[in-house]
Amino acid sequence: MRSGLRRGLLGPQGVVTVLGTLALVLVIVIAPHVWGDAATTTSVADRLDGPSAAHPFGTDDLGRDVLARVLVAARLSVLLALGSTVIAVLGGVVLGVVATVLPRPLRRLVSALIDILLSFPWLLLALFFSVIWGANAIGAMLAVGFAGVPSIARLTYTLASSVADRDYVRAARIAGVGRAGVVVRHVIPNILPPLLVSTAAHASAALLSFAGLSFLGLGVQAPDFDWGRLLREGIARIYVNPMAALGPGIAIVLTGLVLNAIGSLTGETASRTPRRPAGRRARPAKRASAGERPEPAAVVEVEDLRVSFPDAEGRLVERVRGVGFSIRPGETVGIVGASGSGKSVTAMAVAGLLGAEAHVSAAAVRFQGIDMTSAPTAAERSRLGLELAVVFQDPLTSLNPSLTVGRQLTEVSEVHERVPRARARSRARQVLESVGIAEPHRRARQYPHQLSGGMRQRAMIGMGLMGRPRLVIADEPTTALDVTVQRQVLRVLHEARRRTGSAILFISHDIALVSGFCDRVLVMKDGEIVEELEAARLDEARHPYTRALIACVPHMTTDRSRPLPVIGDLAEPDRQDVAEEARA
Ligand SMILES: Nc1ncnc2c1ncn2[C@@H]1O[C@H](COP(=O)(O)OP(=O)(O)OP(=O)(O)O)[C@@H](O)[C@H]1O
Repeated sequence: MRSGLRRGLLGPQGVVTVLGTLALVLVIVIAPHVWGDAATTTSVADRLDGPSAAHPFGTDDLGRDVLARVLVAARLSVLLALGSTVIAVLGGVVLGVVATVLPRPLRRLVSALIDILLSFPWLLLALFFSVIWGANAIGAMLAVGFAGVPSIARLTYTLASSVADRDYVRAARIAGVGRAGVVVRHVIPNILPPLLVSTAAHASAALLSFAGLSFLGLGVQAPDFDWGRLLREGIARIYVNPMAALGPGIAIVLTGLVLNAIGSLTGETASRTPRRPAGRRARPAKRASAGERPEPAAVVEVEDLRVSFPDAEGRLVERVRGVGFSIRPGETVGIVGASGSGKSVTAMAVAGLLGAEAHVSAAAVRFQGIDMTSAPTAAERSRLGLELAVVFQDPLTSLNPSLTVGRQLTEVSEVHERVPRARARSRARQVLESVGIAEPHRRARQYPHQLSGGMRQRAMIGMGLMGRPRLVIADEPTTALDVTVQRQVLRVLHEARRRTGSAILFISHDIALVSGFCDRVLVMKDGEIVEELEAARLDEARHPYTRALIACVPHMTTDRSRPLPVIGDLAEPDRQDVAEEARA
């Protein structure tokens, strides 16, 4: 963060922002002391003077220097605008984040409430609140602050919802991080840059609204004065002495520009160099001893799993239909099938990671004896954090961009085992080394965007190895990688299985890859498992769809001048001749 900030400050935008901010702060601090008398002392002899060397912006109807009043008014104007911004941002962020973590019906209710409040013009809301709290400076600050809550809440809710579905948030949930921990460590740091920019924009809008309220006589009252009041006083003489009105107007515009520049600079800095949260250590759940439980015969047992999602009209559509399989300890099972066949949904059901919109019914979905269709107890969550690992398809979204790689690895040990941070760090470095990441000390201190795609995927596998995994779910872990890196990642997965004895559920649309890597293959089509066979006996596949999938894999003798076979055609029994031809 520090280096990003330094880089930002040294650029032209940074220099202008710093100079503008210093000038504004200087005026706020010294103006009442230096120009306080000139701004408040009345002089009948100097009434309504035009601009002169002694009074560059002229004088008002009591002979007070307008420029001095503009400078002195900076303190009250800026402080009131900042006060209302703090109210709006605190209220909005709390409302937006709370709405994100609420159960679905309540979330909808809060979201609808925010939308209703948003449909009222901001200034109208501010006027409404200012009538409630009275026509004075504090009343106006509360009014402008509360009127800004809905827009910040909507922004926070939208940003937080977009982050809440990311793979690294799901990974944190698997690791057993509680809701508050997920919000503080994984959601808020990742929505910070746009929030900062929006806060600054809000501050300058609040400055303007304040000026508006005071201009209307609903804000700051005499003898106090802010830029809005000065505008009100000067507007009557705009044709005689334009500077009496333009002076406070210029002050509002310049201050708004400075606030916006501060916002975009801090927002850019935060997005360039993600925050390293101070993050209090989560209270670890009691460590479950592996020796206490006998190893079950199957790591995963799934019976008659059905998953439906509502369509646009709200009707439930069954996407996974009566799926059943089991995985033995240490076994590598592949699920293969075309896009949309239900592979990921099945795997996420096993991990207990389907969203609230999924309707799940099953005779059984058990991982190590834990019922994955119901909310896990604290002890079960702790076991899941240690024994279940998920490697997602996109390595860039699988890791939290705002935490260092090392910090993400140590989270598992710190949350679930009473491992002190220093020991967890040294274990993280060992694990990084074991998954083939060179210079683990340096890499552990880096953020995910500083690693290559293959390294990120290996770091993700490393996260799983920080516990004592009994199952690694790898959901198309190599799809986004080039062929050489694919091989490295598969080798790392293979080696991890050999060392830990963990089972692997490997998902892919590539039957050649699956058969080379797995012991057993489940073939899925339209939400059903249509065939299950040993990987070594793929030649014995009976189902037309499996045979079509195999036929589509090009090999050394494939005639490359002919168009590739289409699975839809090949899967039809009467088109098997084409499949046989293609295989030949
Ligand atoms: N949250 C959701 N809401 C609605 N429909 C969903 C949701 N998640 C998945 N589906 C639907 O369920 C079906 C199965 O999806 P799934 O992601 O399991 O497919 P897949 O076989 O893994 O495909 P791919 O290889 O493209 O990832 C698809 O038709 C998909 O559109």
